[in-house]
Amino acid sequence: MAQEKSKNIDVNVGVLALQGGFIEHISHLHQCAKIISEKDDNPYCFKITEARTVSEIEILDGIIIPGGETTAMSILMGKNDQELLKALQRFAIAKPVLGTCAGLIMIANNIKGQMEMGQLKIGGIDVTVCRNAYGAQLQSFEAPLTITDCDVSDSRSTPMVFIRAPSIESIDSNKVQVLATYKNVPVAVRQNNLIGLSFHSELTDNLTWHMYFLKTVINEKFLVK
Ligand SMILES: NC(=O)CC[C@H](N)C(=O)O
Repeated sequence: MAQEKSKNIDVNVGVLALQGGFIEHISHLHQCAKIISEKDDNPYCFKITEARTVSEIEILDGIIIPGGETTAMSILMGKNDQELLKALQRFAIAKPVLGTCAGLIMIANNIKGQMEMGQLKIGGIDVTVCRNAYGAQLQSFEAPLTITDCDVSDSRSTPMVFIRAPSIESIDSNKVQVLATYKNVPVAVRQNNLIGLSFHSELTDNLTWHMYFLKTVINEKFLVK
């Protein structure tokens, strides 16, 4: 008789829920977690949460910084002596972070087109991004990507959504891997545990990028360092 395997390894994944499109990320993570959990030999129990405080961030194994508005995120992260910003910076040194659109801007080391008084960033990926380089809200578009890293498996090649999206103007270190391009320009990059996407992977029904992120979280959690 087939025995029910116990799913006893907790994997805590959160989405920063200060501002922007966090609900859609939560839904995509739930769908991926369900697919992984249905496999017979899956030992993982995924806990997916919205994170708004330092303690909610610190317990996570991986976090998504969603799209939205980096100027607003910067102001919210600057409150209380920048406690949230500092927690996210500590987190990004050690654990997986997926930044989409505004989230990519937050984890980039160099930002062009910042608000006048400057803006806070988490940093970590050695790229220069340019805010709104793909145009204003009305110029939002969908476009198919070219996947350039074999660990990202996109069987359907669904077009991805660009909304006031940042361009990745330059890759500033050879530690940065390009995961996908659009018109030969990088739009998805990775440096160690940090993954940044110019586009909104959560606004299509394609689960490729969330699946890739969950696998990264599992790998990093159980990597013997
Ligand atoms: N859709 C988005 O996340 C847009 C990002 C926004 N243009 C910013 O710079 O913050």
